[in-house]
Amino acid sequence: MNPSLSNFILKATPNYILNPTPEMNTAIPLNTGATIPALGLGTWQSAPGEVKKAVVHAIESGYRHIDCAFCYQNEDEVGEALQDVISRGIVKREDLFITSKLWCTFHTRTEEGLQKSLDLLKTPYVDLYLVHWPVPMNPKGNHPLFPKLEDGVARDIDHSTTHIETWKGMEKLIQEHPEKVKAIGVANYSVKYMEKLLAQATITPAVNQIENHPLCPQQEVYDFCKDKGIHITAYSPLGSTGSPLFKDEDVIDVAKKHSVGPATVLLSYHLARNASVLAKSVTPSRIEENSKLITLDASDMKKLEAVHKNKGINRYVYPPFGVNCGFPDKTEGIDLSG
Ligand SMILES: NC(=O)C1=CN([C@@H]2O[C@H](COP(=O)(O)OP(=O)(O)OC[C@H]3O[C@@H](n4cnc5c(N)ncnc54)[C@H](OP(=O)(O)O)[C@@H]3O)[C@@H](O)[C@H]2O)C=CC1
Ligand SMILES: O=C[C@H](O)[C@@H](O)[C@@H](O)[C@H](O)C(=O)O
Repeated sequence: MNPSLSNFILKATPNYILNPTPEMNTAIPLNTGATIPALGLGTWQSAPGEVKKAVVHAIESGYRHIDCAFCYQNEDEVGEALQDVISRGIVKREDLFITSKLWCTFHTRTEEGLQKSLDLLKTPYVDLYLVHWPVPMNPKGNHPLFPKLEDGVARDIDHSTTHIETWKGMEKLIQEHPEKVKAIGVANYSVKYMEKLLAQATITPAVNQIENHPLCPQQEVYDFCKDKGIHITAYSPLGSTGSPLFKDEDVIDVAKKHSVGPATVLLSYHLARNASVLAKSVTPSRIEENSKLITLDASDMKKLEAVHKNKGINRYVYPPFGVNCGFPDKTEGIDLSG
C-alpha cells in the first residue's frame, strides 16, 4: 500500500471504541497480563476523617479500584478502610486493585517509599506502583514532601539524579520484590519524557496516569502510549476540585441526550477511549452516582473531542515544580527529561 495512504487510514481510525462494556469493573488488560478495573476511586484531597468512610462506601457500592499516593497523607486511613472491608468479608484483598505512588522526595529511595505505603495501607502488596511525577526532589531538604529553596518559594529539585535512575529503582523493586508490587508505571509523563525513559528501560511501564478530560485530552501522549502498549489512566476527569467540567454545555448536551448527569458522560468518555478513570468523592451519593457508566456513541465522542478545539486546553493540575514536564501547553521551566 502507498505509505501515505496507510498513514491516512491509521489516522482516520477512530481512537475510541464504540461498544465497551459499560460497567465500572470492566477489566482492561495491562501489558503485564493483569487487568485494571475501568473505574477507580480517587483519594487526593480526601480529608482525614472522611477518606475511610469514602473508601468503605465505595467498596460496599462495588468499586474495586482505589487510587492512593504517599503524598496524599491519608494512606493510613485508606488502610483502615481496606482492613475494615476485608475483615468483614465484603471483599478479599485479591478482589481489589490498589495503586500507590512514589513521591518526588523518594526517587532515590524506591524501596523505602514502597514499604512506607505498604505499611500505611496495611496491605502486603500493591497492584500498581507509579512514579508520581518525573521530578526528583531533595530527600534531605527543609520539608519531607515539599522541600523549598531558601527563597521559600521554588521547589528544591534534586539535580544529582534523574527520572531514568528512578525508573531503574522501580524495575529493581519488581525484580527483587514481586510479592510486594504487581506492576510498575508512571504518572504525568509527556511523550518527551516517555521517549527518554523507554530508551533506557528494561521494563515498559504498565500505566501512564495523566490528567485527562475533554478540555485536556492529551491526544499525543494517549496515542504514543497506546502504540507502546502502555495503558492510560485518566485523572481529574471532572476537572478536579469542585468539578468545573459539569458546567460545560457540550457535556451537558450529551448528558441530556442520554438522560444522565454530567459525571456519567465525563467518566464514560474514558471507557470509550479504553482508558481507566479515577473519580474522587467523599460524598456517598456522588460515589454511587459516579459508578454508573454508559456506552457513548460516535457522535457523542465527536462532540466531546471538539470541546478543547473550541475552548482551548485547560490543565487543572500542574504543581509549581519550575520544571518543563514536556507537555505542549506548558513549556516553561527547566528540562529534566534527561
Ligand atoms: N497522578 C497524579 O498526579 C494525580 C492523580 N489524581 C488522582 O485522580 C483522582 C481524581 O482526580 P481529582 O483531581 O481528585 O478530581 P475529580 O475530577 O475526580 O473531581 C473531584 C471533585 O469533584 C467533586 N465530585 C465528585 N463526584 C461528583 C459528582 N457526582 N457530582 C458533583 N461533584 C462531584 C468532588 O467533591 P466531593 O469529594 O466533595 O464529593 C471533588 O470536588 C484523585 O483523587 C487522585 O486519586 C489526581 C490528580 C493528580
Ligand atoms: O496526585 C495529585 C497531584 O499530583 C498532587 O500530588 C500534586 O499536585 C501535589 O499536591 C503537589 O503540589 O505537587
